[in-house]
Amino acid sequence: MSRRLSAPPDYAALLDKYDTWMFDCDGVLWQGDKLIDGAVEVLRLLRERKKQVLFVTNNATKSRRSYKTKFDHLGVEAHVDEIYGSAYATAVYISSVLKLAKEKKVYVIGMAGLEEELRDEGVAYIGGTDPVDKTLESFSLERFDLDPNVAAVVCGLDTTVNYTKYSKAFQYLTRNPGCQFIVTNEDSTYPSAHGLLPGAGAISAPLRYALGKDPVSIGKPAKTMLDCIQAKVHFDPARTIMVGDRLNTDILFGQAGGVSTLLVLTGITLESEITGPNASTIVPDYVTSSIGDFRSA
Ligand SMILES: O=C(O)[C@H](O)[C@H](O)COP(=O)(O)O
Ligand SMILES: [Mg+2]
Repeated sequence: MSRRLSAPPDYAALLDKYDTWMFDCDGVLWQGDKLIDGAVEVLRLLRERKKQVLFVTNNATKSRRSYKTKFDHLGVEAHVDEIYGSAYATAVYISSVLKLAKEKKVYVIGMAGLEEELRDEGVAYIGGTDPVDKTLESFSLERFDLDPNVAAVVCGLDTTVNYTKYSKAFQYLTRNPGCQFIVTNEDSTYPSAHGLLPGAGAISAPLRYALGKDPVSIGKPAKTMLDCIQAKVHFDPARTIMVGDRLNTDILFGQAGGVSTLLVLTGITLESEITGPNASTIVPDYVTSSIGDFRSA
């Protein structure tokens, strides 16, 4: 059973109980580029209380550095080594776990942030936003030159995805022996400032269907994301709380990592999904309407 926070002592008690606060971004701190009311004040309050603040996002469209730029533009204090995105975690997974041979590369369905993280981790790639990939042209299998050195396909949120990109990825995944299918995350939807949009999970779904197989998924709730964070920062799980808006990513991620979980209702999850006869079986430790509620603490 979740504990619904409502009165100032509830919020004060959580501030005392937890030293490390992991924040999901989309739907918790902001919707698109629109800050959630009170988010800046509460983050400032946590820093005044000397709390460790970490940002843990499945949004692979931005790198850690470009997220830092977004935080700066929004007037939110954040440091690159506090920011953990699925683009970064995916690049680290490929460089540190897959350890591709030096002549190997990945084919990217994704945006500039994912490419930047791959470059920073020394992972060679083709596709993505590269105009050489000519993905605005219709696909011709007859004229397609298969690159035998593509050892993995990486798929993240890509707002310019199209049939040509899918067809190229499909060729690599079906014709290059052992080619790995990796997705940055599987969020079904993305809470923009003006409503829901298809998320990264909806971008990779056509490939899953055409291939008849599931990819390796890096972002929340996968443990890979937590491993990536724990490789860089120390925190005590017993005094750590994960704040998220999506049950099947953020809350499952926190539970799998052995940290407490707080669900906010400013993003994906609706009240009706956590109460009543059809309530989800994923039960956060705490629930509150918005992260801004902590201003009363
Ligand atoms: O990939 C997606 O669908 C979106 O980026 C999704 O909103 C994940 O962002 P998060 O809530 O983890 O910041
Ligand atoms: Mg979110």
